[in-house]
Amino acid sequence: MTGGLEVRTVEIRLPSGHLLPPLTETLAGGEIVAVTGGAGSGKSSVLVVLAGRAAPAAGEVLLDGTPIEPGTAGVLTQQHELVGGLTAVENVSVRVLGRDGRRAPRRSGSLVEPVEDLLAALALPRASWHNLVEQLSGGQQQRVALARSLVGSPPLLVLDEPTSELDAASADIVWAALERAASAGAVVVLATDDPALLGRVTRQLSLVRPTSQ
Ligand SMILES: Nc1ncnc2c1ncn2[C@@H]1O[C@H](COP(=O)(O)OP(=O)(O)OP(=O)(O)O)[C@@H](O)[C@H]1O
Repeated sequence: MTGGLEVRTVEIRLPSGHLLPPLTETLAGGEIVAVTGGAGSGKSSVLVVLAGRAAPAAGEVLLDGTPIEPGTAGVLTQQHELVGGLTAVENVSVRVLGRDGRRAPRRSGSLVEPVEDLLAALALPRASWHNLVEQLSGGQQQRVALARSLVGSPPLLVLDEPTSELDAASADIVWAALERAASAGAVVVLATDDPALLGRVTRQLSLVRPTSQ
């Protein structure tokens, strides 16, 4: 179990200029927490800060007691951020290589197998593993990006709408992968307003304040 993610009076400025109310939460390893709030409420902006990709306007985000650094969390954005001209396997390998600085693996190389295991675990058809990502469907691309976020079993997963392009069966497979990561001690944070996911998470953080005073 990790020490978890501490969000200490974090203030986040939205691209619109609006400042969200200060957020204070502790997310333990093993939790799968949904950030909710409806379209345009600021979910993506909150996730960017929790993942350490942007500094908050105030406050701090600590992972296992130290300030979160970019690259520590496994991240899925709505844009997927896949590299065109590379295959599914190569896109997932990019994160492995980014960490240890080694050359891109060959198909028979030692790095490829665990990457292929991740793609298999997310039920990406084997026939597509060595296709360029631009040749894949939106749902397949989303699973490639999810596989990349899972590489190296990061202590924190920050996932923006992780099942938005998936059918129910594929979403179940992704959910099972997230549960495995949480069981292994990761903090899992996802942005979603999907009732199917909200019924499964351990906790919800709503960005919408109650209307009653
Ligand atoms: N590039 C941008 N330029 C200007 N305003 C933006 C930009 N991106 C987002 N916004 C605005 O900032 C606010 C928060 O956006 P954000 O994407 O964080 O919300 P969200 O809850 O993730 O939305 P969605 O559910 O639609 O993805 C919204 O009002 C949005 O319209």
